[in-house]
Amino acid sequence: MFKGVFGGGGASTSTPSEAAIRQEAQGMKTAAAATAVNADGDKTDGASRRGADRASAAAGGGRAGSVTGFDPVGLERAAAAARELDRSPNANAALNLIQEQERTKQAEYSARGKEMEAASKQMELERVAKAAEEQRRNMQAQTEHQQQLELYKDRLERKRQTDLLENQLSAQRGLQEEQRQKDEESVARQEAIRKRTLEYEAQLRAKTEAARAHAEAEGRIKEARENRDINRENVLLQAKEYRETVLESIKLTTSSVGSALQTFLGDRQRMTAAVAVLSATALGVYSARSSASVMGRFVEARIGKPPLIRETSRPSLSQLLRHPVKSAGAIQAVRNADASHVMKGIVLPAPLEQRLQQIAVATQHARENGAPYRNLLLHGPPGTGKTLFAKSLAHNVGMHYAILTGGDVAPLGRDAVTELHKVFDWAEHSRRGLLLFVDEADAFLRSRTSDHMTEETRSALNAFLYRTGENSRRFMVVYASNQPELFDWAATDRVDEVIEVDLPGLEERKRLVKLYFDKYIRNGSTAKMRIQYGGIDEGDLDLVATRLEHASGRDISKFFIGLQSAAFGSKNAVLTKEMLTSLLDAAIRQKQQKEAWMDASSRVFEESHFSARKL
Ligand SMILES: Nc1ncnc2c1ncn2[C@@H]1O[C@H](COP(=O)(O)OP(=O)(O)OP(=O)(O)O)[C@@H](O)[C@H]1O
Repeated sequence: MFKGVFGGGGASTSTPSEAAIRQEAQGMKTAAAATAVNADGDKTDGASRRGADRASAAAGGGRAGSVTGFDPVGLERAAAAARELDRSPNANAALNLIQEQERTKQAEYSARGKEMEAASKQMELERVAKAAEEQRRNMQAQTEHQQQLELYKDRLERKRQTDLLENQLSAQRGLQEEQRQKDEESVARQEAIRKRTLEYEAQLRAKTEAARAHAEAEGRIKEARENRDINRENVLLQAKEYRETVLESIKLTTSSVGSALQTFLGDRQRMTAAVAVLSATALGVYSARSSASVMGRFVEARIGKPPLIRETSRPSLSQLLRHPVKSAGAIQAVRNADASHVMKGIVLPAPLEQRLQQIAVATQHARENGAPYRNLLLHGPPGTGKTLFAKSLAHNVGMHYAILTGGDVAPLGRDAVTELHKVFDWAEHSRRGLLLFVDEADAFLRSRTSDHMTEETRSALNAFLYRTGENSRRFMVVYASNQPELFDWAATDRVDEVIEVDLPGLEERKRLVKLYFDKYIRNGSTAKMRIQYGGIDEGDLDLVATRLEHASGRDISKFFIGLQSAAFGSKNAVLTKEMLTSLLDAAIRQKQQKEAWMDASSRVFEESHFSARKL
């Protein structure tokens, strides 16, 4: 059917395919275009012609146009084609397709239009941004320019000011110079005047002096002339007298020396004695000088207290000389020592008290029988009675005690070794036996492998270990430490008894409270003041013991010392229940504060120790 219309090849089918519809639609478009060209009249542009030609070609053959240029055949054909199309069953489908294609194109055009619109907006935006950037740059350049201008102006102004100042200064300098010259001239003038005056004065004085000297000389000459005979006689008399005196004394000396020498040389016994005395004196002087230092060392080793010893019951030579009665009393007290009293005034748990009692008895026996002493290590929190027990042990078994603090050794540096040897030399010369209490022993007996140990401390430790290698019959060592785990293993090895002294429990606190209440309140009155504590009973004291949890013996003793001073501070030395309660509250608060500080400081120590180890 279409073949007839458009003259195209291809097999005809009963049902129209998509391609056929497209082809038909194309034909319709072409025909419509040709119709439009012809209907518009005599348009002569190439495109119209090509459309018309294609329409004629589709109609089956070419024909030349009319003279006027209007070709009615094409129009007829188009009309025929249109009719043909109208009759075609696919006409609607083809039309729809065309419309669809048109719509698609329009959509494409509109999309492209929107794209272009977007692109133009984008371009507009870029343009605006560029313009803004440009403006910003311009402004920046302007600002910089302005700044430079300002700087330049400022520099100019400064220069101007500096020049001005320099000018002023140079003018000032000029003025000063001028003034200085004037001053110098004036001073020179004054100096010249003064010089002239002085010269004049000197001339005057010289003239006066010369005149006076002349007058004096003339006077003396005149006087000498007048007294010449008398003077001559005087001089002669004096010379004669002097000569006679000298001759007399020479005669006397010669005769006495001669007679003494004669007697001495004649007496053989006297001569021998004199020689012997002279030799003995020379020898005495020499030996006194050389033995003085040896004696000094000897006395120091036996009697003088070594500097490392902080406190001792052993009297020094000077004490013996200054307080002979007191020293004799102390010696007598040592003689009356009784180990069974060792725990007097010390409160500890009953089993520990028993053990310490046994140690005291054993120590006393060792002393009496000249057996070696056993060394002790007392460890535990501060203020629990370690020093107290060591002193009581020494006192009650008839020994002297000496306290050496571990912290004093390290600061001695290289001298520590010498000083430690002095301590042991001194201890070995104690006839009664000496209890050497080494407080804060961990401060210098710490492990030799410790990183923080200096060469000097290591040497001191070695000296100490050397001197304590064997149990001595002259001294016993009692170590006290809060951290015995830091000890060098060799130091630990020298310990025979390890005793832990812990914080007191409730029972011990009650006994401590009673002990110190009696000591400072009940029997704490002085000759001038008598403490009145009427309202305080046993129940109150038990309450104090209960509330002073974690308190050491030292805390409890301090609490009662505080109570005593509060009582003395009150009117008529009255101690009331309220005072007791408020002081107890304060003591508990302070204890808690101290514990918090201790926790913090041990944390800091651990952290620093840990970081030091890491490094
Ligand atoms: N167990 C106790 N019994 C009686 N009093 C005690 C006791 N513990 C401590 N005190 C009192 O506390 C004071 C201090 O005690 P001491 O010096 O013996 O403590 P320490 O354990 O040696 O302490 P640190 O380790 O600080 O040297 C003593 O003088 C005493 O008044």
